[in-house]
Amino acid sequence: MTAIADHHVSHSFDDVPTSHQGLIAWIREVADLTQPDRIHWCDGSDAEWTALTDELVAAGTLVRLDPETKPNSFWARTDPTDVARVEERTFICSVDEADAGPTNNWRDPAEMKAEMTELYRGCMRGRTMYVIPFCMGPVNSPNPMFGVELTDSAYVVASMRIMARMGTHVLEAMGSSADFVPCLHSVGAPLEPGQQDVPWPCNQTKFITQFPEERMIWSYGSGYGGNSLLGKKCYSLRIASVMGRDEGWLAEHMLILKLTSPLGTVRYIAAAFPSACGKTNLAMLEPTIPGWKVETLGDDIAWMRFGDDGRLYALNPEYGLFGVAPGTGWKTNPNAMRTIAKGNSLFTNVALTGDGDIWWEGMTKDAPAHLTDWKGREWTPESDEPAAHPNSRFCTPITQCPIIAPEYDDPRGVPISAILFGGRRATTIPLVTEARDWTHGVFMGATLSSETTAAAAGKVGVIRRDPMAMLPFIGYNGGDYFGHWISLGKDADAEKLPKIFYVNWFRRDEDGGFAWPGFGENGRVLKWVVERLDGTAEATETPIGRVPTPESLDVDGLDLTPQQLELCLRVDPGEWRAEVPDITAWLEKFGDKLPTLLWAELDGLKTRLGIT
Ligand SMILES: Nc1nc2c(ncn2[C@@H]2O[C@H](COP(=O)(O)OP(=O)(O)OP(=O)(O)O)[C@@H](O)[C@H]2O)c(=O)[nH]1
Ligand SMILES: O=C([O-])CC(=O)C(=O)O
Ligand SMILES: [Mn+2]
Repeated sequence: MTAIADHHVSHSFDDVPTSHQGLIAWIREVADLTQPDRIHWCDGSDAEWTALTDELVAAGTLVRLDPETKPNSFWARTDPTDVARVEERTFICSVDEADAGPTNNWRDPAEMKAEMTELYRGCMRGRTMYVIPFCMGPVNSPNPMFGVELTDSAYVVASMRIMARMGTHVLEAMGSSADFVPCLHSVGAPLEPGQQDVPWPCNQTKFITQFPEERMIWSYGSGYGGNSLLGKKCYSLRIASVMGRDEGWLAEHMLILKLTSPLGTVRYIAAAFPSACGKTNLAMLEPTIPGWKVETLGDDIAWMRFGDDGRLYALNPEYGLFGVAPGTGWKTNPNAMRTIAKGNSLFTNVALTGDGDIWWEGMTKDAPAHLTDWKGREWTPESDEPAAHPNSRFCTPITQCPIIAPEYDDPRGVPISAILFGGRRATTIPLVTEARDWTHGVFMGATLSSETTAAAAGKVGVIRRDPMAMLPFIGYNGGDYFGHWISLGKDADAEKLPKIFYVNWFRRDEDGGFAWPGFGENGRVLKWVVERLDGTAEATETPIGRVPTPESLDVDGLDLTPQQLELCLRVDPGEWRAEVPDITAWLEKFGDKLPTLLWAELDGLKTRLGIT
């Protein structure tokens, strides 16, 4: 360790832009440990963005795109091993192992800190440590949710500037004593004096670690968004879910949208689908049915608490969109295309065109004749591999979304009328099912299943239970989490609770294609949902809940045969009976922590399916 001592840099804290002694002490401690060459306090200004992106272009991390088509926007390629969230390397370090529960990896907090402290020792040598003061949700909230991320990655700073409210105004709002979530991030790639940097520094050893009791996050070794933009999954879901448990609210992996009917009735809907299962697309939906309008409030995270009027209010804590690129095109998600066309965006692991624009699978019907692929290689339509990584992402300001709802910035949030749970299932799960009541809806959420996607490292297409689409994000014991959902419902006025629905856009027909056209046509399902709220649409009682009658779903003008519609809505008792053993095994994992009401729901389902 003598090399580190030799290069020890002592940083002055005489002239810092805050009087927050707790913050200063923590930064001093981290700087002493990690040994950066410089400390930069981020102000969030345009000038800072320009300087950082210029620097990243010079370093080869970013390529500036054509200012005509993508102004102030950049193309980034990661190390090919650093492309997604790493669930195997994600830990909930609660004091008591039982508090991490069966859905999380657990390590003793003291042991984890000791191990990571050795990784962090000297890890920022040769680099700048950036101080990013940020706020999840509006800064003018009565209870602003501050965080400070320390990182040695300029790419992270640029991304955080898009994804969260950050900079001097946040630091000022923190004053000298505000609570904040300390978020420490390093790519884990110190530079020896004179050593040439690589375009995407990272480390093969990765840790994404949450300390729930201390409300603290330590991340090491990865620069990929879900692992490194610590305000997002780590804070707004894993840590915030623990805050919600303790304080009586919910932090959920949900989009928030505003739906206006042809008569002008406004409804707010939240929806939880697992990663890469359609949240961004639904949040920005352009309905094909006349007179219906969708506006966007959020595409990934919702914080929900009960208002004084007894209704459940949802707020999007983020400020940007970190969307799956492949599949996004003018046909599927025109509003996302319009959002990125305004520029000011980062594109990671997509392909680059010859004229300095970006491309990915699904953007246009035909691929360009020549591209540079996400690995930096020449690509033609004859190439064997996709040009863009399946988990390539666009990172763009939500304020650029042309259908942003004006109330997106209201710290009170919006009152939710319906919650949708959904997954990616080729069979079994109908297009939409209404829960009988809150507890039944919690059962639907708790037993949600989906095929794995490229959003996380590992095998794609494997069916797994993903409760409330929160499997990788519940920061505590999943059984307690289900109990929390149940108890919030019990304490509420049943009339004012959102109604719960279960949707599946991904059922396949016998040819292997999607049975339901999806995207803009999903507005038809939203219409049925609000007509159920109004009590005007018909439904069929089935063993799993209430499913539209074929006549009640508006399929006007849709090229769908009665047989195809029947498949979309089908509840096949045989398929469901085959599902029950897996649901049972899943619920058993939670042992005594599982609310007995969920066992009662399973018993009811079995009875209705004729299982004795
Ligand atoms: N077939 C079909 N595909 C869809 C539909 N909605 C979205 N997709 C595709 O599913 C993929 C993921 O969609 P997103 O909307 O980005 O998913 P997300 O839930 O926001 O994902 P994360 O950002 O990872 O949390 C994209 O390739 C979409 O094109 C749909 O209704 N039908
Ligand atoms: O966190 C990420 O990397 C992107 C995301 O929204 C998800 O995976 O759900
Ligand atoms: Mn997500």
